[in-house]
Amino acid sequence: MTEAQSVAPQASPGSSPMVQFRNVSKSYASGQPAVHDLNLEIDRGAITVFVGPSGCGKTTSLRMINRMVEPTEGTVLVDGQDVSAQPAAALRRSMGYVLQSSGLLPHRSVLDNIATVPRLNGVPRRQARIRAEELLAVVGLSPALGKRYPAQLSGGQQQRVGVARALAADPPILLMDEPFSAVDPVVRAELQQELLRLQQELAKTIVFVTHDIDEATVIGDKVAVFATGGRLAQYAPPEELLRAPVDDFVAGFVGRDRGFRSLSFASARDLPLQPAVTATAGTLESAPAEGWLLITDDGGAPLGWLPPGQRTSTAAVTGGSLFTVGSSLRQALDAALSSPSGQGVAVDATGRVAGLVDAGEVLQRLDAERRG
Ligand SMILES: Nc1ncnc2c1ncn2[C@@H]1O[C@H](COP(=O)(O)OP(=O)(O)OP(=O)(O)O)[C@@H](O)[C@H]1O
Repeated sequence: MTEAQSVAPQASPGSSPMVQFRNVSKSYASGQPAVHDLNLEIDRGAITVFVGPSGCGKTTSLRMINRMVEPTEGTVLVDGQDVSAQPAAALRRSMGYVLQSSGLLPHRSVLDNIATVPRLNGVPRRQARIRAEELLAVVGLSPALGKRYPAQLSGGQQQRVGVARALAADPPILLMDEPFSAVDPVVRAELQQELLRLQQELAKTIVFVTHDIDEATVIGDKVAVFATGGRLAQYAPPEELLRAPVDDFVAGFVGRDRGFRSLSFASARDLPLQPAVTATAGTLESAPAEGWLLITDDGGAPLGWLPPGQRTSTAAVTGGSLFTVGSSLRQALDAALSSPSGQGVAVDATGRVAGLVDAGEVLQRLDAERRG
């Protein structure tokens, strides 16, 4: 998804909640409650993620926002108004909805699919198609795909069209139910990053359902962890969930390496860098023979490491991850741990070597922060 030139931001975080659940429960005729006494406030202009194991009431909760499901008890408010007092069809059309299966109409072209809701809202055909073309660009798809049918697109492209369709009426709220879970992990990570980029421009209120805690912590400004029986176990920003899960259920769900993952939220600003000894293919002969030597191209971008005593470029060892100066401690530690030399390569925003970082520095930084 690229620039969203024509879509104006609609809301800013920090004001009154966009959605409120007040003592909301839902029981179906069969058996135990799907949602039990839910109290939750969803921030305006932010991404809120509902996460939890299968059957814990995430989708039911999401659908109570647009009245696809009616609560058995309690009240859902959108923008301060009780949704039960609003006509269901109009309420539904006023919110974008993205599904796992993309839900595109198979016999309509991509452009016609995107234009569906504006057309239902009475926007003239031509105008709706122009808007649909703009939205194709917003979600990073080439204009040529507009004439195709959904079956002629990859899974990732279909999901992008699903997002474009949900954005077509420029709704302040987007409901997304496992939108990226049917695509492979690489495309999924790409779609997550693009949703984040898009959200920076659009500032929609997004409610996103997933059963994947990694996805939740990557994209959520706040994460609601649901437990079996439709109980809200914890509602917090992702860094807090990882650092301080409230009980064993949340700790177990968040996963074993949560300490390491929480480093993603720890800034590496001002992390000290060691000077790097570097050489290019052209200056190898005059480089010192002792120690690991970092090879760069003529522009200063890292190419690989030469072990001590080896000074022919064919002996270069590659594969360590890079740490972009100013990013997270997780990136810094990973660069150090994955580096053949034991020292992580730090690069500046243009990809040139800025220095080296070692794992000890990262751990010292954490220790210093803990001591306050
Ligand atoms: N229409 C329905 N009729 C009866 N029971 C239902 C209905 N929809 C959901 N349920 C039940 O309500 C509970 C919560 O379902 P829900 O789909 O909200 O869970 P979920 O957390 O979204 O699960 P998943 O991750 O598997 O989609 C489940 O026990 C489910 O079987």
